[in-house]
Amino acid sequence: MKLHYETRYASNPQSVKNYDTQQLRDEFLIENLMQEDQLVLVYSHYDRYIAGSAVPVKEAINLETIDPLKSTCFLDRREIGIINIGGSGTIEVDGVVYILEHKDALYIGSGKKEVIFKSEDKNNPAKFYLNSAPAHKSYSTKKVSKSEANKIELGSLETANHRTVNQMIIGGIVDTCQLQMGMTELKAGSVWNTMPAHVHDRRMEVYYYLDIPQDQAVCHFMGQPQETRHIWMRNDQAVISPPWSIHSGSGTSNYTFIWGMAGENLDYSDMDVAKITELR
Ligand SMILES: O=C(O)C(=O)C[C@H](O)C(=O)CO
Ligand SMILES: [Zn+2]
Repeated sequence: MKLHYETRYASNPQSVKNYDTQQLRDEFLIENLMQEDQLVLVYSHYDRYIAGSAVPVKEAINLETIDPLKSTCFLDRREIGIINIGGSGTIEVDGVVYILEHKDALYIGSGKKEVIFKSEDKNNPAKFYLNSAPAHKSYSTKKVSKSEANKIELGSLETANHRTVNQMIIGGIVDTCQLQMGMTELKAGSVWNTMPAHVHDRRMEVYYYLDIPQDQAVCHFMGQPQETRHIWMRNDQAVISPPWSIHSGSGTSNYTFIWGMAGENLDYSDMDVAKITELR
């Protein structure tokens, strides 16, 4: 099993105004997720959030700790949320096995020692997308299937933003310290996510785009509402959204994305919405 990790430092909005395309991509885009038989982790200094992936094909993958954590086990001071976007797989947490079908989620609280990812069928491997944040308390491990998610219908076909927000790792379903995660699916014919856009200076967020057809792409918008920038994204890529940044996208087809966030509060509805007509 290979382990790849990297660190991303925080940037302030004044500096980001001057970033060219490559620098924006280097700082915020995560392009190397979902590598077979690899644990890929990106440690962001925004709220010390980690986004990553594990795709076990020929062998099982252990959730190994990384040097920046200076901890014996990955979850010594952290909690983690995992959503399987591939075929059926299992996650063994200190000897207890959880089966995750396509689009099921698992929350694991801090203090667990050993987490092992496996696929049921190497010809249709599980693809585990991971998000982790520091945790001050240990909450119970819990599986949440997509059918158990809180579902919120937003937007309309007329404004090309009709979508279902599946809140999965969220208060009321799972107790967490900081982490919130879910999956938003756009209806056929709708291409805009998170429009009207918002910021929440109290939480950072990461979007991971999936179900984008091979020859299509999503233009992800970031930046302060009156100073926006864009990053073109392909399937299986993620993007870090600083707390001061909008996070919204428009695709050349419909698609799905997993959002995950952490920070000052666990209040999903705490958003400062930007008026569409005032975006620049
Ligand atoms: O489509 C949407 O709108 C979302 O999914 C919004 C995210 O959940 C979000 O940005 C939460 O802060
Ligand atoms: Zn948000």
